Amino acid sequence: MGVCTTLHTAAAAPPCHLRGFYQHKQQVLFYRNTAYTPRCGRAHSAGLAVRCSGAAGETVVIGLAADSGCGKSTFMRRLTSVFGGAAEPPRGGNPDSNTLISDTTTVICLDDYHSLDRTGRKEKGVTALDPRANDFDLMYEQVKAIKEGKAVDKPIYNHVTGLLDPPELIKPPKILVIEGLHPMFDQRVRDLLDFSIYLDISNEVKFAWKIQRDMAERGHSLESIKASIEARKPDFDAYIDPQKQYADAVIEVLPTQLIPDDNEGKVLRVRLIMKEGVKNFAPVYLFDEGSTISWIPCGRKLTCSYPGIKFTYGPDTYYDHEVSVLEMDGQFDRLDELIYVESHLSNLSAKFYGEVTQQMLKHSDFPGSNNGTGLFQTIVGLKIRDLYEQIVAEGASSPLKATTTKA
Ligand SMILES: Nc1ncnc2c1ncn2[C@@H]1O[C@H](COP(=O)(O)OP(=O)(O)OP(=O)(O)O)[C@@H](O)[C@H]1O
Ligand SMILES: O=C(CO)[C@H](O)[C@H](O)COP(=O)(O)O
Repeated sequence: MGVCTTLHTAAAAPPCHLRGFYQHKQQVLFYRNTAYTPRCGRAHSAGLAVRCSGAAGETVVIGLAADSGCGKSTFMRRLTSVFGGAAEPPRGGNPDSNTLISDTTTVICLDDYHSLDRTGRKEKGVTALDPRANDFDLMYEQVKAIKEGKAVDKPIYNHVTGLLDPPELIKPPKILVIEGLHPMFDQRVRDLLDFSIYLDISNEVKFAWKIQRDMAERGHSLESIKASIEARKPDFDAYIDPQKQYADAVIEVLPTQLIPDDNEGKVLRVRLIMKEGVKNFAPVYLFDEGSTISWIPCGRKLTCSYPGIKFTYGPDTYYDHEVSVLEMDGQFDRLDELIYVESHLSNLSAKFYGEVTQQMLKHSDFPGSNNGTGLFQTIVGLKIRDLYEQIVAEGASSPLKATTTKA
């Protein structure tokens, strides 16, 4: 474990429209043996700093991209549960904060980097998906600073009011997850990611989920949901969807192929697309690594009602990358029987036999727990834990490489 003792001095703070919000924080904090003076916005990263490459002081950064309402929060709940702790908003902070903190992870929502508030977007005629409505320079600088072990004052986008609220202090966690619309859009931010995931929800399924949430739970009309999806689609296609080519793992959610012409959208075909050759990430496989497999597990050991369950596995290419794809079509009747499926999967990075099943049972009330969305989100959670542990082990076994950097 490396210890970094060099003093970090922040440069003179530039004039800042947010200065008033910072005055109550004008104190010197000591964080990871680094003296740090909070100041306006980007001034945090100015000055001399010591960066401890590969040492335990470095935050592992994970990117999770998806459109709104596509299961990011659910995935985050599964991920933090794998690390054992419950995630909560920052204590005593803004009640409308989008951040979730647990012992190991801090999840920040990239909506906080909207540079235009709701009125601003309306006036300029741009959606939140448009890069012009987002501050990628600040996103890059702050994610970089956190990765280097420095705290930042991150803005907050308030989804209740549609306004930009005063910022909140984010201290470097062991694992930082940046989730939202654009974690892989800007190459500088992308290069900071140790692992990236894209939740690729097909239009039909997205529509069904939106109806379920926004109509049943939020009282929106069918027409307004349709209109909102249609209005976002051009920018979604232009700026969000292309990010999936950069993801190390993609969870693709499609209508089932087990029911001819299904238009209910309840039974799902889910594909876990895993890039080959990613450092610290060994794709999961079914039966035999690299083979092409089709498996219907229903029968004596797995109860299946109509339309049944079908798994497929095999090598493929995805945006010119070699990938392994594990697919599950259908849904489980009895989650406790999932152990039968789990016992046929390898490279799961579980700590003990049955851990996937245990996690799935623990969160059986989360959306997608009876199908491939919950199963593959859980597996990716285990893979992220494993990746994190490998990075920490690398840091612990290699000599401390301290480099003085102009941040
Ligand atoms: N795997 C799933 N199976 C079925 N429905 C799901 C699944 N995941 C999410 N949903 C539906 O989508 C809704 C949104 O899920 P969630 O809050 O996790 O998404 P989100 O991407 O974080 O949304 P937002 O960005 O709008 O906050 C849920 O309330 C649920 O109705
Ligand atoms: O795509 C979104 C990401 O969650 C939101 O629509 C975006 O953040 C704008 O927020 P709001 O709809 O509250 O104005």
